[in-house]
Amino acid sequence: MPTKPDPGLVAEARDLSVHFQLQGGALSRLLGIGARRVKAVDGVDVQLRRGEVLGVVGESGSGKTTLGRALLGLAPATGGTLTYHPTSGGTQEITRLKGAELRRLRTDVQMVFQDPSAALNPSMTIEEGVGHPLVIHGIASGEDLHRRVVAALERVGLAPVERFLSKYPSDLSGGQKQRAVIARAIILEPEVLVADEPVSMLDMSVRAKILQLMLDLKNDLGLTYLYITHDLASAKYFCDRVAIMYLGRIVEIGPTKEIFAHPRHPYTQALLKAIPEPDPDRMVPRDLPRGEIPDAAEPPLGCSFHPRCPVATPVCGWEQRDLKALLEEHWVRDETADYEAERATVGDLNGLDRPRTTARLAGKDPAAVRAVLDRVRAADPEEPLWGGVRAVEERHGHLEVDFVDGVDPPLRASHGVEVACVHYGADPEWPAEPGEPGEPGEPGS
Ligand SMILES: Nc1ncnc2c1ncn2[C@@H]1O[C@H](COP(=O)(O)OP(=O)(O)OP(=O)(O)O)[C@@H](O)[C@H]1O
Repeated sequence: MPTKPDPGLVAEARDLSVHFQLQGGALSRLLGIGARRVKAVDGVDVQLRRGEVLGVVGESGSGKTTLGRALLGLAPATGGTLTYHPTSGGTQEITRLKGAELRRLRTDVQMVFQDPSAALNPSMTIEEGVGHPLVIHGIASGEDLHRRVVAALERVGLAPVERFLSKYPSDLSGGQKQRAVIARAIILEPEVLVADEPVSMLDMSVRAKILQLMLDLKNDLGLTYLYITHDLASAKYFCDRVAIMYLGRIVEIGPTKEIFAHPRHPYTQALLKAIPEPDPDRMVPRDLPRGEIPDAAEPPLGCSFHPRCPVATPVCGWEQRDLKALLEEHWVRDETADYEAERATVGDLNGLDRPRTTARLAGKDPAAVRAVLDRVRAADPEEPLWGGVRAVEERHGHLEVDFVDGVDPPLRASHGVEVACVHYGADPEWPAEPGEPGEPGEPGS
């Protein structure tokens, strides 16, 4: 028997994936690189509760916008389910909606974008633009339409309304434009607003005012928000709960207060160290050993954060691409290393570009390659990758490095939040690592 949906739930993703198939260009085909799949959202479980502001926070490319677009039925799911529970009752599987049902969803779930100038049609007056959704959905016309537009503009603080009705978007300031965009979003009386960086293009002076307006509207109109941002400071102010995304996954989720007071996941800890930034639009996590966010088409094995993680363990998913990165870093960082000679001994590293737990080094003299690896290890014995090495053996005339199979940790409850990290959780197969599993604030805080 199907279970009745929880009345407190507005939407729920279960193991939701949105993968994009990228067709390689002519050059890729020539080089034998086939079609690639970008795992924009990759096995996400999340619930949106009625009346809450759920923040989705992460670096550029972590999949925040794709998750929001999926909720609007704009990004097609390639796996899992995404259900919507309207207040009118019932359950809709968003990923399967078509025709009239999809149009209905588009009235119930509205989006506010980052750039208000791009969101408003420049050739429409504010009255036409804000009332447009009512016209295209055939909901209102004539005097009724005018009355509703006036009410929406008043609600968002564009008053006296007469001053704005016949203006064009280009006549308005950035903050006023975003107010008009919000008026257009609420005019269909939606249940959910997906707000994708709604204030990041606005002057600092108006950001707080727009967020406050959105909070007032939420309370007055009983809205639910999915707030997408890379700005943790605004998430702290605005959100009831926060989900931290990394490479298509939620790595930590919980009440905003708890996440900010006791960040568990090493990625969350690094993000929190990144505020305040001189430029709040840039979010650069601090204290990470390696900077770049990896390719979402071929994410790291095991925990996809492991290559950048300052507290990675032997089971976090080490693989040959990590060894390549380590060798290259060693040659850049360690001035005593004889770069040219070592590189020639180890051989071409391009064979290590795929996600594999066995690295076959190209060098023709396995004993000499082993000596180079020993030197690299001696230069930084604390490097966590070495803990993940299971065997270093000569096979078929080459030195091969085998890594232990990594753990891809699921989200697990830990002191009021859920966190996906081997340092937290109760699986007895996971080794005890620095700090007791489940201790708030560990590791590294
Ligand atoms: N339509 C698409 N086709 C192919 N790849 C896509 C598409 N949309 C998003 N992606 C890819 O999916 C990944 C996640 O993108 P997404 O825009 O959801 O991330 P984001 O966290 O919102 O980033 P940003 O803050 O830069 O908007 C990225 O690697 C992106 O290039």
